[in-house]
Amino acid sequence: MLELQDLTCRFGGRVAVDRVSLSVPQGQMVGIIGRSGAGKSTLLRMVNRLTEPTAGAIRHDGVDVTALRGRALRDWRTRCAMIFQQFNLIQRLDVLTNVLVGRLNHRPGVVAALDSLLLRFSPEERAMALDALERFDLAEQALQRAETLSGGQQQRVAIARALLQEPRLLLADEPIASLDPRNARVVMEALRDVNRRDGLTVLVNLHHLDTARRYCDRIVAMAAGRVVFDGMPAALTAREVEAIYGVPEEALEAETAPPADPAVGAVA
Ligand SMILES: Nc1ncnc2c1ncn2[C@@H]1O[C@H](COP(=O)(O)OP(=O)(O)OP(=O)(O)O)[C@@H](O)[C@H]1O
Repeated sequence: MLELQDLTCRFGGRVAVDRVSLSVPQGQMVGIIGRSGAGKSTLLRMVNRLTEPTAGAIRHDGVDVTALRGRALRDWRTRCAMIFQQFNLIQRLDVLTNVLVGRLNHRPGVVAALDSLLLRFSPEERAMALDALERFDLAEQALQRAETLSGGQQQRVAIARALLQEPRLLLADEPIASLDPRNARVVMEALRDVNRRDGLTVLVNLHHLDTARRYCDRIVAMAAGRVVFDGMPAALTAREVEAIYGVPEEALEAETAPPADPAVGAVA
């Protein structure tokens, strides 16, 4: 169980996340929606402590995540993998090595630093990485440079890399915002698959409400840092969206969608 209690983040005078409390059972897939600037990314980044909370608490299976330091904090970040809108792969490295990077967190600091410099991995780790790639239909691309892949393929490589961390949670910050609809579907299916088959808790920031409704068990809507809706997808009707945000659903989505980037997201 992941528990956020009155979680707050301020940047100077601006409150990005304002006393958010949520309990997320292990294995739930939660879609987080809201306008640009509502605090969705900050919320996810606080969960794995990329951004430090100003106040409040994060607990996971009874462990006070907000208090973790040093090695314990690195271990938490390993258990709590994150993927990003822009995939964050090492473009000039091959796909297999990119996936193997997910293993580096499993080693003590100095060994990890040395191994990451030399990119040394065991046969078992290579087999794990190949299995993960096969699962997402990418085994054939294993030796290609990451930069030669489409956006949808790159995001699936990022999910495979995350899986090599053997996490309990997957945080996905607008993972499909740069993808065309077909690639977006493939990536959402991959997230749903790791949620269902591996039992990972998935927290995913999305701006298409229908995507959230289709794939998530639960939807949390944010506005100005606060949770303004938390419930089953079926309860977030178009009427409810308009009542919460004061604009029709399409207008909200148009506001939150990033500008289209024709350079990324070619069909896989
Ligand atoms: N590092 C930072 N320093 C200062 N202000 C920040 C920082 N990160 C976020 N903010 C501010 O915090 C608020 C919430 O931002 P956040 O990125 O969490 O929102 P979001 O809902 O994810 O938006 P988007 O959908 O545009 O990514 C915004 O007002 C933003 O400008």
